[in-house]
Order: sequence, then structure tokens, then C-alpha cells
Amino acid sequence: MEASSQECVGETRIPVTVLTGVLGAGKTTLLRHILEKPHGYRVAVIQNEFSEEMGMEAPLFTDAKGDTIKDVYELPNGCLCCSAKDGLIGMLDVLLEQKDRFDHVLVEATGIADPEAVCEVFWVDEGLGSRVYLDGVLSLVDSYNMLSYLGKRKADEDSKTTSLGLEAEALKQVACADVLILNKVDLVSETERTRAAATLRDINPTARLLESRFAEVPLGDILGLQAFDKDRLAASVLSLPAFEEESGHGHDGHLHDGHSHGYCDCEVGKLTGAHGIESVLLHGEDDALYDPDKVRSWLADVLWEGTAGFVYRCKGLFRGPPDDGEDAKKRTVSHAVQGVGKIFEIEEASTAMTTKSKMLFIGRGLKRDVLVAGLIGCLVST
Ligand SMILES: Nc1nc2c(ncn2[C@@H]2O[C@H](COP(=O)(O)OP(=O)(O)OP(=O)(O)O)[C@@H](O)[C@H]2O)c(=O)[nH]1
Repeated sequence: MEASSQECVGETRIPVTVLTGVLGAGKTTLLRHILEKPHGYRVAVIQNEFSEEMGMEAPLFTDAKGDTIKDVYELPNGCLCCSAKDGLIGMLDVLLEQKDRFDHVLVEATGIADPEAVCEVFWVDEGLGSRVYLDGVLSLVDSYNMLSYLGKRKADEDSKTTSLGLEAEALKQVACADVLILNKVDLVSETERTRAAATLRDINPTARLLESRFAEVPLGDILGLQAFDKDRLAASVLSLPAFEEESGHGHDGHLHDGHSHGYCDCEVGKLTGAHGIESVLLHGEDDALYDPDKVRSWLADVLWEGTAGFVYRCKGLFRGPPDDGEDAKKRTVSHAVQGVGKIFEIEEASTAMTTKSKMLFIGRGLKRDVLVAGLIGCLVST
């Protein structure tokens, strides 16, 4: 596409990139890279996370001075590919009024959004199409977990107890991509990395394929590419395999068909339920302190042994005891928990907690009582 085609009567259209990726693939990590590091790119971000439904706050992005970055806009109330479409158009309109502040817009879709339906916003809405253009679709893929969520694990492992059940959504995100980022390559062997890359190439032979650790990619490789091609996207989606109807998620693998008939499970903006995925949010007691070592061994049981059902994603914040010698009433230490598949980490949170400790688990067949008892078992003994 010629650069000049992005101009309209004396005005340059703003490029928009759509970012997709299943739960925990590294979308927030990529946003940190884009927003917090000094690249010279001025990017406004629209986030459509399920944070409200999940009871977790959206992540804060800060600049080198520690100040909160303001160019992040949250789009609540539903999923971008259906109920939040109008909200997206409205928000882009608001952003365009301040377009001297940025050169690029990045729209982060939830892990279940249908990227094809999100892209349609840009050619269905004529008014919008004259002011912005779709630069490309960027899909992040977790190289460590992708074979399970793309349904490519060996048959004996590929059961509902070891898979999130979002194969159709994950495949479509790969198929629709103009740029694929194979992230978390630090967690896989050379052989696994090659296999993962070949799997992606099989599904989408034409996308630019990048590999990354902690989503660190040159921004020139993902933004300002003028890579989006409507016909290529349609052809790529058509070549996807059909999926059987499951858990009320009524589609045939081509999510587009479901949408074009006005039906979408994520219409109410819920990741859980209709997709057969559950979430459990645990709240700690007001002043309770949790022992990081106990939390670590509890999570090992939950994630590695499956003691509370199949947990694919967990995240949380909890209050721990003060460092040795400090008065517990004066200062407690906040810890952040992040887990994807069987990998998790607990580290001191960079910002002090303003809310109670909370822990979110997403997966299938979750045992709430077991999780509640597990968290209570992590209380600091007095
Ligand atoms: N080892 C490793 N961990 C990574 C990499 N990229 C991201 N992570 C970790 O993976 C976890 C999930 O990353 P996020 O960026 O929060 O993923 P997300 O896609 O925003 O997650 P959701 O909002 O739940 O969909 C965090 O603990 C990250 O630090 C990577 O390249 N290597």
C-alpha cells in the first residue's frame, strides 16, 4: 500500500494496530515495552480487558519518573468484537481530537475476541475509515503453552483437564495476524521453538514472524507497517479447520459466521461461562498477612498437581509481613503473583497495595472451596 493512500483531503490518517493473544501470552508485557521504554514512538493504547468482570484492576504503566502514563484508555462493557464495537468507535473519535499527542493507536483485544470482527469496524464505519486506517493485526503467542491451547498436544494429553478450550479463538488469532510474535522463547528448547514456529507457519504462512523474550521486539517491526490486507485475512480464515460446537460456544471454527448472524458468546463481555471457562476470585481478610513461602508451595500444588481443578491463569496481589526488624503495623510488603500454565512467579510489587489481597484463578473445573482453604492456609502464623 502506498503511503499516500493513507492521506485524505489534506489530512493524514492515523494508523491503528489490533493486538491479540490468548490469556497470559504477554500482551501487558508488550504494552509495557511499548509505553514505558524510550523508543520515540508516541502510541495511545485502548485496552479492552475483562478486568472489571475478573475483579482485578487494569495494570498501571509508568514512565521513567514513576508517573502514570496517561495515554492508556480502558474500554469496559463487553468484548471488542461485538458489544464494545460502538465504544471503540467512540473512543477512537475522542482520541482523534487529540491526535497531536500521538502517531499511532494500539487496540488491545481480550484473549477471546475475534480479531476478524474487530477489523471489520474499520471498513464498516465509513466515517472512521476516513480518519484512521488499520495498519495490521499483531498476535502474541506463548511458545511454552501454545501447543496446548492450539490443540496440538498429543492425543493423550489433549483433554479438557489440560487445555483451556479456546483452540478456535487461538487459531483464529494466529490466522488473522499480519505479524506473529512467538514470545517466551526463553522457556523452550531450540527444538520446541522450531516446532512452534513451524506450527504457526502452517496456520499462517504469510505473516511476519518474530521471536521474543518478554515481548521485546523492535517497534519498527510491528508498528507503521501498512500490512493489513482484507482479502488475505479472509483467505486465511477460510483455510482454518472447523471446530465442533462445545460448551455452548456455538460456532463452526469460523467465528466470523457466528458474528455475522448476530450471535456471539462474548456478547455480554464474559470470558467465563459461555466458553466453558470459570474464574474464582479470592479476597483476603482486611489486615491479613500471607507468607510468600506458603503461597509459593500452595501455588505449586494448585498449578502442578491440579489440586483445585485445571488452572490455566492466575494473578494476584497479596500483603506479606514486613522485612525483618520492621514493625508489622508500619509497613507490609506487597507481592504480585503471575502464573500461566505451570509457570508462576511471586515477586515484590513495585507499587504499594491500596486494596485487600486478592487472587484470581482462571481455568476449568475449579474447586472454589479448595482454593479458599488453600489461601487461608497461607496466613502468617501468629
Ligand atoms: N519467561 C517469560 N515470561 C514472560 C515472557 N513474556 C511475558 N512473560 C510473563 O508471563 C506472564 C503473563 O504476561 P502478561 O503480559 O501479563 O500476559 P497477558 O497476555 O497480558 O495476560 P492476560 O491479561 O491475562 O491475558 C507474566 O508473568 C510475564 O512476566 C517471556 O518472554 N518469558
